[in-house]
Amino acid sequence: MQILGLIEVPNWLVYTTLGTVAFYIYGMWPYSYWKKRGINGPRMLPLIGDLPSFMRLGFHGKMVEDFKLYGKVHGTYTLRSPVLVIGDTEMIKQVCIKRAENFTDRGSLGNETKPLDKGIAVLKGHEWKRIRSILSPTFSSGKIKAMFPLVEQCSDQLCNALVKSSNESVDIKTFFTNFTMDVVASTLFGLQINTQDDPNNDFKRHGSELFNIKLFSWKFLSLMLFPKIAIPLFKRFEITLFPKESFDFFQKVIHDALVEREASADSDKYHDFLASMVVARREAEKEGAKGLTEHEVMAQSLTFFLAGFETTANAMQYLAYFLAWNKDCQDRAYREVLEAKANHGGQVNYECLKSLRYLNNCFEESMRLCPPALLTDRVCTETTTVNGYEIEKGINVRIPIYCLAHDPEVWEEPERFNPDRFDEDSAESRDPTYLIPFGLGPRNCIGMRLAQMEVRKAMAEMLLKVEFQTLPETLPFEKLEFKPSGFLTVKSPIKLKVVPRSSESSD
Ligand code: HEM
Repeated sequence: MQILGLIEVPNWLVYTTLGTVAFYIYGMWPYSYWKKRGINGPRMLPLIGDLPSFMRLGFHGKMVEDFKLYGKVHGTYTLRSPVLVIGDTEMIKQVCIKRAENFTDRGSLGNETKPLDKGIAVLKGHEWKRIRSILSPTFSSGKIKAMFPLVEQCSDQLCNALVKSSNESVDIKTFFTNFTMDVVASTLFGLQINTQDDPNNDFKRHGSELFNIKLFSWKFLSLMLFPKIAIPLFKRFEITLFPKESFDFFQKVIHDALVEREASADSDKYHDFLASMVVARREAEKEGAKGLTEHEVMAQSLTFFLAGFETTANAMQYLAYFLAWNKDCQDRAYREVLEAKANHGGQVNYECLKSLRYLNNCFEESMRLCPPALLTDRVCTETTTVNGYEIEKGINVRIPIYCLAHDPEVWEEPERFNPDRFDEDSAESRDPTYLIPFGLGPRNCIGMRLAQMEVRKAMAEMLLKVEFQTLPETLPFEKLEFKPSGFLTVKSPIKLKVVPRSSESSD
C-alpha cells in the first residue's frame, strides 16, 4: 500500500498499525473522565485499567496505595467505568445517609440474572425500597432472638467438632464454614444438616459450588467488560454465573420449604427466614400492598445465603486468629464469658451475649483489622454535589471500608490488635464512620444482627471449651497474603492448634 503516494508500506503493517491505534483509542477513551474534571487518580492501561496492580497488590493493598498517593477522595475506574473513591467520612455520611435518596443503588455485581435479579442486594430504586421494607421486620431483634436456639444447636456441633480435632494443626476456617453453612440451612430453610459430622452433604456440596465462580470464565469477563450488552443478553437467555446443577438444587429446596410453610396454619411452628417472609408477604397483602412473589422469595433466600455464609465464616476465622496470637486477650475474654455464664444461670443465652463487652471489643477490633468486605459502593441516581464534588448521575461511588479502618490519622498503631481502643476515651470522640464493616445507612447490611449474634454465641461457647494457639507455621498478621478480591480472603489457609480446656475454671 502507498502512503500519500510516497512510500510503499506492506499491507500487514498498515493494518497492524491501524488496529493498534484503534485498540489504544478504544481502550483509553474512558480513562480521561477524572482528568477532565481535575480529580487525581491512578494511571490506567488500555482496556484493563489498573487490573494488573490489583492482581499484584491485592484489593486491599491497591486501595491503601491509592489512598496514600492520591488522597482520601480520588477518581479511579472499574475496568472501563469511572469510580469516585470517597474516604472522607463527611462525604460518606452524605452519600449513605443524608442524601441517600440520590444514591439508592449499587453497581453491577455480575449477578443480575434470574432469580438473583430480584434479590435485595442488586435491586434498584423503588423496587429495592419495597423489598427492603418488607424484609426489614424479618431481621428485627425479636426475630433474631427467636432464631437463637437454631444457632445454639449449630454452635454445639461446632464445639464438638473442634474438641474432636484438638491438638492437631487444623485449617480453622473449615470448621467455621461448616458452622455458617449449618446456620444458613437452619435459619433460612429450617433444615438441620450438621455439616461438621457430614461434610459431604448435598447442601454443603452445592452451596460451596455456588461460590466457585470462575473469574476468567467467558461469562464473568463479558459481564465485567461489556455489562451494557451482556446483562440484557444474560437476562434474555437466562444465563447465570452459577453452576446450573447447584442452582437447581437450591431452587428445589426453597420451593419445597415454601410450599410447606404456605400450607401450615400454625405460624409459630417455624422460626426461619422463609417462614418470616411468608408472614411478611401475608401482612403486606392484608394492608393492600404488593407482597413477595415466589421468584422474589427465591431471590432473597439465595441472596442471604450468598451474602451471609462466607462473610461470617471469614469474620470468625480472623477473630480466632487474632485471639490465638494475643493470648492475654483470649484469656481475658474467656474469663469474661465464664463469669457472665455464671451470672446467667449457667447459660450463654441471648441476654448473656449482650453482657460480653470485652469479647465484643475483640470482635470489633478483628473486624477493623480484617473487614470481610473491603468496600461497598453506591451509584448516583441524580446528579448531586457533595462537599464541592459534582457527582454525575450514573457514577459509581466507592466507600473504602478497609482504608477507613486502617487510617493512621485516626487509629493509633493501626496494624496492632488492641481491643482496648474501644474502651478508651478516644472511642467516644472517634467518628464511628471509620469502622463500618457492615456498611452504613438505609442500605447497610440487613443481616448484621444475625451475623453478630452468630459470631458472639459461637466464640463464647468455643472459648469455654478450647483455647486457640498459633503453630510455627501460623503466619503473623504482617505476613498474611490475601486473594485479589473485594472480599478479604487469605491466599493460604490459616492453621491453628485447638487445645481443649480441662474444665471451665477461672485459672
Ligand atoms: C460478618 C458478616 C457480614 C459482613 C461483614 C457483611 C457485610 C456487608 C456489607 C459491607 C454490605 C454492604 C452494605 C452497604 O452497602 O452499606 C452488606 C450488605 C448485605 N448483607 Fe451483609 N455482611 C455479613 C453478614 C450477612 C448475613 C449473615 C446476611 C444474611 C443473612 C447478609 C445479608 C446482606 C444483604 C442482603 C445485603 C444487601 C442489603 C441491601 O442491599 O439492602 N450479610 N453486608
